[in-house]
Amino acid sequence: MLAPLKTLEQIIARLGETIDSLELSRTDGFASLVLELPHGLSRAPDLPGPQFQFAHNHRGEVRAGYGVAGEWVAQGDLRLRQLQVIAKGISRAWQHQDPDETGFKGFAMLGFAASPDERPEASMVDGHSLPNALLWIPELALSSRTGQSAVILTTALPVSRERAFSRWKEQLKRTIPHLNQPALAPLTPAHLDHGATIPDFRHWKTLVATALQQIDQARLEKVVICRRLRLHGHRRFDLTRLQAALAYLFPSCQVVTIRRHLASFVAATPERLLTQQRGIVEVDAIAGTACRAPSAARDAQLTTELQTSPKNLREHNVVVDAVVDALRQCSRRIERPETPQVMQLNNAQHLWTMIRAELIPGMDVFQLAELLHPTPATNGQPCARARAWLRQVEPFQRGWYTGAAGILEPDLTGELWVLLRCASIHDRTADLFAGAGIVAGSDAELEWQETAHKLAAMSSALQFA
Ligand SMILES: C=C(O[C@H]1C=CC=C(C(=O)O)[C@@H]1O)C(=O)O
Repeated sequence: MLAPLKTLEQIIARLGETIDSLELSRTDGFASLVLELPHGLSRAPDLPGPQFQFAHNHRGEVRAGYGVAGEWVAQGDLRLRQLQVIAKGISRAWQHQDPDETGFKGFAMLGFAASPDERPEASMVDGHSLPNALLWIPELALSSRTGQSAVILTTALPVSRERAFSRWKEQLKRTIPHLNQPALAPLTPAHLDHGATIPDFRHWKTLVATALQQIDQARLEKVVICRRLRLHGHRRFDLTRLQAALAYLFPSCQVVTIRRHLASFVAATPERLLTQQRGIVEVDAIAGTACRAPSAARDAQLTTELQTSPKNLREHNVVVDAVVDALRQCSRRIERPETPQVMQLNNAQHLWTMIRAELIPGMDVFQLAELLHPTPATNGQPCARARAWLRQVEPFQRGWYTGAAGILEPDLTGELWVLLRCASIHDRTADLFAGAGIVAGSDAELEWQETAHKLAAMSSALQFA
């Protein structure tokens, strides 16, 4: 493998050779230059400044973005439509040059909070927060798939050649030397102090009882109640170590890191809101949970119980039905498996149905997100009533927890992940979030334990950060 400084020299030389292939004097739009990296990436570095990262161990994929070539924020019921209009404009005027024929293109990050009308800053550690909805084209992006990788440099137009060259060179200098650094020496697992959980167990029991009354009166079929746990570390949480621990512990999950300002939002989520590739969309319906057991026999028994539990199947089928209903509005054909599979993670196992649909022409990620979000895996059914009930009773703001984030391609297809098993982190403090679906037959104590298992995903990784 080339030494990082040699790689930096080569990439800067290649930038000099190829930059003139871009029409930088065009009056508007964006220009991206894609340059091949000589080696694959197992992860992207954590650097100061705004950045996002999506890394999926099993798929061997990493996408990361640093700096800001363009960003747009929105809030309120029209937030996705407003960002869609902007993205359509960008899509029409986004030039790409890929002189090394890598096949990679520039991309944006799209993410949004659970609720369109909340101001997430109140919910996040130290008030450093993400806007309600964000579309973000990074100035330098890294993309790696099955061993091939590229760096993608993007600028808003018009820009002079000199300015683009010097900005990109600076970004390369601060990024490339940090690629594929040796893994950090492990630290001893840290003790974490548990702060408050909101709601506390007493309040939780009241919330579950009230939800069950609503269900009994047929006002709700299902609702997802959440809690927030604050943890304090004895050292500053290190994102590089945290990402490595999450990737190791949850190799089939998408590890998401988003940082603007001082706070970082980190998730290791098993659930895709959607993947749209050309005319096909795939959606994960995940709901119905059991814990894992150290003994193989007990673990298998838990799996069987989960698959045959009427309460869990009810909780699961509500999500599948809602997803299928949403997709009917935009699809020609929907494939819905008859029985759920079980998705096993090391802290929990879930009922999981992957629904695939052939889309009518003209659909994009924004329209699909509008139709699908929030599914009853994170909100409830009926959707509007569950939302209204949660707004009244939920004792904290969810922020981006149970929102979604992912990659938007220049053709407005892409992939969004439901932001679960996550934390908002600043310095030595982390706010962790977890919820549980309540349906007829739910038991407050068991649901509380379920949230404890879900919280353990992030808290065990934080011990190594
Ligand atoms: C709301 C969460 O999980 C959802 C996703 C999978 C299983 C769930 C459940 O069984 O309740 C939840 O619907 C969470 O992890 O915070």
